[in-house]
Amino acid sequence: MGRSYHTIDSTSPPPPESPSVEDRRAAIAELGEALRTLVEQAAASESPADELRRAAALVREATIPVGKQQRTRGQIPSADDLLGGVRMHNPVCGDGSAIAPPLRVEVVEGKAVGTCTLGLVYEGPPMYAHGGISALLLDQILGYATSVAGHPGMTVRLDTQYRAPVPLRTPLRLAAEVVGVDGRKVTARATITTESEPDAVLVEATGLFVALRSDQSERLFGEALHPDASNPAAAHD
Ligand SMILES: CCCCCCCCCCCC(=O)SCCNC(=O)CCNC(=O)[C@H](O)C(C)(C)COP(=O)(O)OP(=O)(O)OC[C@H]1O[C@@H](n2cnc3c(N)ncnc32)[C@H](O)[C@@H]1OP(=O)(O)O
Repeated sequence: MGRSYHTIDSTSPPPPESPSVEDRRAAIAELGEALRTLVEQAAASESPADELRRAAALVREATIPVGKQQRTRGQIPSADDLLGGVRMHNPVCGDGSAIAPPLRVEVVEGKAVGTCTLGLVYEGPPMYAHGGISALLLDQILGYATSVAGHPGMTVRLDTQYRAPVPLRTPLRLAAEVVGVDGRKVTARATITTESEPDAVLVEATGLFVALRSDQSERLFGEALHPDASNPAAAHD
């Protein structure tokens, strides 16, 4: 369990947090790690049916304490710090996410550089990553690159070229950088390689991001980000 939360700039120290927030984050990360182990071992499991049914019953039981207090769609997780870049449940980087590899990202010489290893749970073709997972990783690191460059926005276009399959259970390296800014439109490029062969590009992508106008932000994110907005768009579930 590390403190490598999804931060905007890993070189600047995080602001001090209350002990209770830190403790919840640590607990969320601990649960996330346990969940990731579970889903990876489930994807790789060759255990007999009775063992799998026993596991299913245990998991159903484990769901009870986790489900006791739930947030709605319109509520930001209390352990998150959006401005500080802490997103505990981000499905790519979040320490609390069962489905995040998780990708670790830092800024190196102006580029966003990410590392992760994909388990069998991400399998598409036998032994290799599902193409959608590669796109997921690339979208995230492209978004990170645009944010740390001072141009955060939403993806409106993601062009992905798959040059070679991405091997599972192999350390990977991602890199992304902004290559153009045109008003609210920002273009960034990113690659996936293995760590051992950083010059052999497996997948590359160009992303177009658009910075939101304030009215777009209020319409899309409603009371989640704008508690005083008169047009709350966030649905409650
Ligand atoms: C470090 C911290 C961590 C931060 C790290 C965070 C990483 C997160 C990474 C994940 C990012 C995501 O997944 S984001 C989620 C996936 N993306 C989405 O759901 C976005 C869905 N799209 C939309 O809601 C909308 O397109 C908006 C609100 C983004 C934009 O509204 P719009 O009406 O389409 O565009 P508008 O504002 O009028 O136009 C702005 C300009 O962009 C152009 N434009 C708009 N769409 C396109 C397009 N598909 N292809 C080309 N150009 C386009 C317009 O022509 C216009 O150009 P011109 O006329 O000015 O020349």
